[in-house]
Amino acid sequence: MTRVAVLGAGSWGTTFAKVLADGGADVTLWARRQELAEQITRSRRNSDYLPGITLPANLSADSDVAAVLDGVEQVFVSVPSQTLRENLAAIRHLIPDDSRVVSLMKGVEKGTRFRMSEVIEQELHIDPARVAVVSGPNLAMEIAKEQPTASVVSSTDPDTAAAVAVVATNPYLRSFVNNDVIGTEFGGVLKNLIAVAIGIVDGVGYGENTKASIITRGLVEMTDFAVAYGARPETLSGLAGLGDLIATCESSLSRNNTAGRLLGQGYSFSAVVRQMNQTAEGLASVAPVLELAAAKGVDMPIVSQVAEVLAGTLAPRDIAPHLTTDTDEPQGE
Ligand SMILES: NC(=O)C1=CN([C@@H]2O[C@H](COP(=O)(O)OP(=O)(O)OC[C@H]3O[C@@H](n4cnc5c(N)ncnc54)[C@H](O)[C@@H]3O)[C@@H](O)[C@H]2O)C=CC1
Ligand SMILES: O=C(CO)COP(=O)(O)O
Repeated sequence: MTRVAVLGAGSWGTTFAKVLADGGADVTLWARRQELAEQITRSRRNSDYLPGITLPANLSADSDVAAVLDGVEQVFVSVPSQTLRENLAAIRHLIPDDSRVVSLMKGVEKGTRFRMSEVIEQELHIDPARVAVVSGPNLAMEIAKEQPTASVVSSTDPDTAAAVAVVATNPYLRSFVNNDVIGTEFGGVLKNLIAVAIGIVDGVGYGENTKASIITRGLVEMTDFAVAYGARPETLSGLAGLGDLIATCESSLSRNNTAGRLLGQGYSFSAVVRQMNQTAEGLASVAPVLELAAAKGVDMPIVSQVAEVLAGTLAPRDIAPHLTTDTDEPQGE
């Protein structure tokens, strides 16, 4: 039985710990708060994040991160992206030699503009061959309810991708593998930004034509951006790109979509942040993504306008007419 740790007992960390336990792994989940760790272990519940879900008996939780990491073969990390570096710095000495480290996160670090796998490699000083990322259309609550779902495990090392995918597969979740870490990671980051745009126009009251236009043109932006950074275009047409874009743009379970809807309804950025009690990664990733896009000369009209709505310089109702950069000349699709 593979012994694994999951760091972060929010909605995705807890759900993924259940996925791994239901796949037969020996799983311990690290929760920052001791009372939450006790609730998970004793009553098999994480009622703040996954109300109504009973967790498996072979999943325990602990607030002692040293105990959680002791002797594990794989470490899955699911904390807010902007806190990853500080979390890893505190536990670097506890990561077992030769263990594999897997990012479940979908963000880019502000300031440095690094992807989560890059932050892991830097902070833990480990070979990229030991690092993997998981991405795909994976709304936590649906998976916690055991609805059939597919995901992607990506690593530059095929043995790492395969070893993680075996552990992260169970009767309701199937993990595919690829070696395009850049495309897989950026797919998860970028779809969050398009989902914020979808939420905004939904909040304004626009209908399906507007949303389909944004999803379709948003996929073009995602692909142009990711390919400029070395991704394979087909990755963006796969589960970690189009797949996740559809799930996140269609679902009111999505926190990014929800944050956008509140903006579209007229709430200010600070009011939206106050109302969100879970992580909406797109709000923090928009600035570093636009900086990365500018560095490669990639045009991202939809993401740019999300940034303007967040800054309060563009009215939400004006986002949809701007599906291309402003020019009177017709542009190729
Ligand atoms: N919820 C979902 O459906 C999915 C989420 N993800 C990704 O997983 C990552 C984590 O998201 P969620 O679990 O949904 O977030 P969440 O807000 O539900 O939970 C975050 C967890 O991180 C912990 N944490 C550790 N250090 C922290 C710190 N310094 N500040 C704040 N919280 C800290 C919190 O205590 C909490 O348990 C994000 O990058 C998200 O994009 C990916 C796929 C699905
Ligand atoms: O990444 C997700 C689904 O794949 C979850 O999306 P949100 O973070 O917007 O809830």
